[in-house]
Amino acid sequence: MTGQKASNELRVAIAGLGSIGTKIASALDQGIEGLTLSAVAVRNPAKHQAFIGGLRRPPQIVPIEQLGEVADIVVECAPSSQLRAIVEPAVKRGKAAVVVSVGGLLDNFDLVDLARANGGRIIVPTGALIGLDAVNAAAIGTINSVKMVTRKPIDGLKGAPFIVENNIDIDNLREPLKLFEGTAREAAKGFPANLNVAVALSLAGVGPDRTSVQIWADPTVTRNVHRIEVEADSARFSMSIENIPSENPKTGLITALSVIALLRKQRATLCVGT
Ligand SMILES: NC(=O)C1=CN([C@@H]2O[C@H](COP(=O)(O)OP(=O)(O)OC[C@H]3O[C@@H](n4cnc5c(N)ncnc54)[C@H](OP(=O)(O)O)[C@@H]3O)[C@@H](O)[C@H]2O)C=CC1
Ligand SMILES: O=C([O-])CC(=O)C(=O)O
Repeated sequence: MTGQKASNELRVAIAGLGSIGTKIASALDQGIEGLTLSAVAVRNPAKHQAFIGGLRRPPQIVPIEQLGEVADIVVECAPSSQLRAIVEPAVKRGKAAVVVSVGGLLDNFDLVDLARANGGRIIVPTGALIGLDAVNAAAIGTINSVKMVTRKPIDGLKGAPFIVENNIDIDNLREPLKLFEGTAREAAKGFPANLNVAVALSLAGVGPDRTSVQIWADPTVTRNVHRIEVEADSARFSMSIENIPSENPKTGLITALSVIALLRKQRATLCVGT
C-alpha cells in the first residue's frame, strides 16, 4: 500500500506500536467505516515486522516526521518525548493529530496555535478516563472545582520521575501511600507516563493549574482507579473508573478502545455522545 489517496477514505497513520498502537492498528485493519490504515512509525521496525506482516493490509513504515504526509489523521501513541516530532509536521499540513500522550501537550502548547494557523486539529480522546463529555458541557457554564484522586497498583507507578527524584520506596508498601497532591500540571511533570488522564480532564474543564490531583500508590488495588468530583453551576457530579491494566501496567486497556471509538465517529452516520 502507498500513501496515495485512492478514494475518499480517511487515511490514518499510527506513531508507536505498543499496548495502545497495536490495538488501534488491528481495529483499523479489521475495518472501521470510511477509514484506512495508511502508515505506521516505530522505533525499531524489525521488532514489529511480525505484527505488521500479520495484518491483512500491511501499512507502510515511515519515519515519524513523515506520518503527516501520508495520512489525514495521525494517531500519537508513543512516549511523550516524541509528541512534537509526530504532531508538528501533521498539523503544519492541516491534518488532524489524535494525542494520547496528552501530558506532553502542556510543554508544547504552541502546537495548538500552529494547528489553528494551518487548519489542523489536535484531538484528545477521553482515553483511560470517563465523562469528559459532561466536563466539556459544564465548562460552557461555570465550573467551580475539579478534583481527581488516582490509585494505582505499584507496577503502574514504578519509575515515575516524582518517585525516583524523591527517593520513595514503593516496592515494599503494605498499605496505600499518598504520593502526591497538587495540580494536574505538576502531576504531568512528576508522573508523565501515569497521569495523562489528569491533563485531559484539566483541558476539558478548568485548566491544568486549577485541577486538583491526588496520587496514591496502593498495593491493595489491581486496577488503575480514577475518581473525579466536579462542582459546577449546572451540575455536581462524581465519576469513577477502574481500569484493567494492559500489557503495559501503566496503561489501562480502555485507552486504545477510546481511540478506536473516536476513530469510528469520524465517518459514522450515527454518533452518540459529545
Ligand atoms: N490519554 C490517556 O488516557 C493515556 C495515555 N497513555 C500514554 O499513551 C502513550 C503510549 O502508551 P502505551 O501504548 O501504553 O506505551 P508502550 O510503551 O506500550 O508503547 C509505546 C510505543 O512507542 C514506540 N516508540 C518509542 N519511541 C519511538 C520513536 N522514537 N518513534 C516511534 N515509536 C516510538 C515504542 O517502540 P518499541 O516498541 O520499539 O519500544 C512502543 O511501540 C504513553 O505516552 C502513555 O503515557 C497511556 C494510558 C492512558
Ligand atoms: O491507564 C490509566 O489508568 C491512566 C494512565 O496511565 C495515564 O493517564 O497515563
